[in-house]
Amino acid sequence: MPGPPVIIWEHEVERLLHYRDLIPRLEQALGKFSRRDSAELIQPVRTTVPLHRHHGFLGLMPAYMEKDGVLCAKFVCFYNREASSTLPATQATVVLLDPEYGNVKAVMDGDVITGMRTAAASAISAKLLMRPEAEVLTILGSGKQALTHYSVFTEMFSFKEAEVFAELGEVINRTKPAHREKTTVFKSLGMGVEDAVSAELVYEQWKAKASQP
Ligand SMILES: NC(=O)C1=CN([C@@H]2O[C@H](COP(=O)(O)OP(=O)(O)OC[C@H]3O[C@@H](n4cnc5c(N)ncnc54)[C@H](OP(=O)(O)O)[C@@H]3O)[C@@H](O)[C@H]2O)C=CC1
Ligand SMILES: O=C(O)C1=NCCCC1
Repeated sequence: MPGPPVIIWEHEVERLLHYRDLIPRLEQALGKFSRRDSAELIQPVRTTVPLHRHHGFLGLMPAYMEKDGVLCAKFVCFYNREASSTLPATQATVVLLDPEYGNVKAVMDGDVITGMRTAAASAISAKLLMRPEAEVLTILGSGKQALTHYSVFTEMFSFKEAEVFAELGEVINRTKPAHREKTTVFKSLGMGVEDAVSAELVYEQWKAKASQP
């Protein structure tokens, strides 16, 4: 019989998850996603429940990689906060399951995973699409995602300069114009597979550490 789930929280996820391991795994998984082969990967569109009273949403993001035996779901609440708010913009929890038994193997803090997998996916796309002569890293926003993007981009590439435009909230609220000439805006699709790959890596590392004498 499978045992109870392990709980792996923020500091341990931070200790166990590294861009050097995550990037090659994520690159492979994104390739599988692009090939649209449901025998490899099933990722339904994110289900969202509006939290009207709190100006937010609950998003449910499941993903299943049959050949790799990875079954995962992320619960993420995200909000449109007031400028003065000290509450978090997003809060996530990731659940890793055994696809055969159906039991939960691990419950993990999803904030570190969200930050790192989002930044790692951006860095992978930059690796493939960035102009070779690019010298300046430009980041719009100065919150958690800005920080993880700064970390992975400066780890993977050597830019001459980095510039940060902190006014993400004002741009979203349309009270300030975006740096249009420097910005490409993408809609978020809810890439549950990115969380699944990250959670599996964290779990593997956790098991490896737990089995050490
Ligand atoms: N595509 C994806 O997979 C993901 C997308 N996201 C999205 O990325 C964005 C940033 O997330 P994250 O970095 O975690 O959030 P943080 O809360 O860490 O940072 C948000 C930034 O926006 C500013 N801000 C927020 N609201 C306002 C406002 N009303 N007026 C002015 N400034 C504001 C904050 O400024 P200050 O510091 O001054 O408060 C801060 O610089 C969010 O929109 C989030 O939903 C997040 C995770 C994954
Ligand atoms: O994909 C995610 O994870 C998120 N997308 C939108 C904002 C919150 C997190």
